[in-house]
Amino acid sequence: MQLDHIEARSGTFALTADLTVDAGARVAIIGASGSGKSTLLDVIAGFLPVQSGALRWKGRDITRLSPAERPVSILFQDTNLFPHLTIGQNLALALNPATGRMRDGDAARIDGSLARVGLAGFAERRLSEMSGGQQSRAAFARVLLQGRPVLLLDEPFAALGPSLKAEMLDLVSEVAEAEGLTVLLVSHDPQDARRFAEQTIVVEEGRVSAPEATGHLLDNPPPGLRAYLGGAG
Ligand SMILES: Nc1ncnc2c1ncn2[C@@H]1O[C@H](COP(=O)(O)OP(=O)(O)OP(=O)(O)O)[C@@H](O)[C@H]1O
Repeated sequence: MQLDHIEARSGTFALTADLTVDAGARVAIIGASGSGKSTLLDVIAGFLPVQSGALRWKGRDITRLSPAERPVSILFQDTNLFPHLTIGQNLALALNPATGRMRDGDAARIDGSLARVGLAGFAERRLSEMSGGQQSRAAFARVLLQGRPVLLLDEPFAALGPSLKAEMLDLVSEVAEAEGLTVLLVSHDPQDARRFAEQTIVVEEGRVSAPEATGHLLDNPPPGLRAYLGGAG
């Protein structure tokens, strides 16, 4: 994914980015609150139009594509799943948003996606009858069903507690590796970056830096990052 001299604006906030994320890479995005991490994801997902520059995926210009047309899916902390529906129904809605009706092959795809995240046999279970960790897995299964090669994660597991969060990050790593996904993970926790991402992008006051090796960056942080990390790196 190439962000070629990107400039974008959200109200009075300006974001600039000029960098490349290798296809198949797992990259963390860290930076202080309000530095522009979510804005960067909005630009990549197509929720925020750019003012100048170009976004390319495998050489193809995707700058003007709508979010639905982009090779990108996004997972937020708010899972946006319907608690009164079963997981199977929630996933069917993701496949056919207008009707939620199942078409040929949908049931098998849904079962495959649930198996992929460790929820085989859960299709009939209502979301309200599942633990937080299981709901996170269900949300991940829904994103996988979209079959897009780039996955954006905006602190999706922050509410889970440390061990469940680590479990989810490991699951995402494993699936990303197996399916060749390119993953960008926004996190406030440098340990997530170390665990999940070979490379890390730092965002500071709207300036997005190029990816650097995570361990080296966190062990030798530039001054702005050092101040943000405090003793947490
Ligand atoms: N419509 C808007 N008008 C003015 N400012 C905005 C608007 N939308 C976002 N901002 C500002 O843009 C900046 C970047 O916000 P963003 O949500 O990208 O930060 P973030 O790094 O993801 O923060 P956090 O870690 O707290 O989620 C913030 O200072 C925010 O107040």
